[in-house]
Amino acid sequence: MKNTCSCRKKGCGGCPLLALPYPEQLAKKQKDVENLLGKFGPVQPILGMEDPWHYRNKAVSTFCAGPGRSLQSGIYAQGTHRVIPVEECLLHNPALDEAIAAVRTAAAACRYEPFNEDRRTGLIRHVLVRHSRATGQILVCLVTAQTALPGSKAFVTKLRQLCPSVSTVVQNINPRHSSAVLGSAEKLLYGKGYIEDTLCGVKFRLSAASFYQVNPVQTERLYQTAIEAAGLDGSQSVLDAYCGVGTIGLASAAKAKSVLGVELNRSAVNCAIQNAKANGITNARFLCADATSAIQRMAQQGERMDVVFLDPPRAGSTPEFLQAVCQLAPERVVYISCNSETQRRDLEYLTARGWKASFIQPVDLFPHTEHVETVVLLTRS
Ligand SMILES: C[S@@+](CC[C@H](N)C(=O)[O-])C[C@H]1O[C@@H](n2cnc3c(N)ncnc32)[C@H](O)[C@@H]1O
Repeated sequence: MKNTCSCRKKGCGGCPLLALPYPEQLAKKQKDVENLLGKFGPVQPILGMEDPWHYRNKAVSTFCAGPGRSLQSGIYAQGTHRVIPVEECLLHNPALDEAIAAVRTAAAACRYEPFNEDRRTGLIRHVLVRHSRATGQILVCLVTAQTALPGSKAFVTKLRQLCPSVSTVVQNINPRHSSAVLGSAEKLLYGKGYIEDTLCGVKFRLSAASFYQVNPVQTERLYQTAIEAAGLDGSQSVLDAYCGVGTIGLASAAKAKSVLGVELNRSAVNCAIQNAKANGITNARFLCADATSAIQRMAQQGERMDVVFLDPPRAGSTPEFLQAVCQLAPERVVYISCNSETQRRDLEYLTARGWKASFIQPVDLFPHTEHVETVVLLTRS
């Protein structure tokens, strides 16, 4: 019986729905989406997981001092900056926990001190780990408060002895007083600085900072749902707005005439360009820009787009972006969102301007949490 976890008792808020059996979690999420989006049209039954455990391909663990100045790591107790030591998580792919344990051992062997936020002493703050389901490769990103990392070669050697699947190690430097995990500077310590994964038959290059969905099994279902909703037949020009490392655009490129991806994060755009090359995809290009400015420019220049995918961050899109969508007048808009409240706000805007939600599909990417992704197809009525 997995519906309990020792971290929960210590204050971890990572799995707020853990006490509910999974079918009840799905029923709850279905109802939540119906309450928020049901006014726009019928909501399809939520797509849940067959095995809703150990699905995450990314983890962040924060260092702290344990008994006898031992090095521990874990997650912040809900709403605090107190670290709860965690060795195993029901949501992590087990390879992540093994890699984090190896990082702790290697860091302790190098006598790296955990960073203390109050006193601003110590060196290592967090470790971010990514795992590729397709290749088994692991990326380790050690976040430090200072640039100097004495004995970094010995650290990498020890880490790879303990965990040979670690194929690349980067140091991220974050000296800021902020709850953001990553800083802006990065140093390559070992390997290529990225790992490769495959989704929907397309290879993706992932760096530490790139956005990449954390549940690979359900992400494939999400993207397949979105691409089917777009009704591509090879003749359409496609805009993939908020494209991250190019996942949706590249997965749909074989069925499109052309793809333009727009993304604000430079490192993700670089990965998207490399991803197109590595897959021999020649009809996709990527632009590093604010999605709103880019689409406004396209609308002003009278460009045509047949399909617009938009997958914005939790805050949703902007009225200016949505207004430019109306000007561009594509055949279909496929709106993918992890926040039904901001999606509802944006759907209000579009439906008031002649768009109709003709298909609404929730997909459970985050079992045991409150979150849900929803794909909405909009067509002009
Ligand atoms: C929910 S993620 C979706 C990424 C991608 N579609 C995927 O499925 O992996 C949202 C993305 O929007 C990007 N983003 C945030 N604000 C943006 C903006 N103003 N313009 C363009 N991209 C933005 C983020 O960097 C992130 O990659």
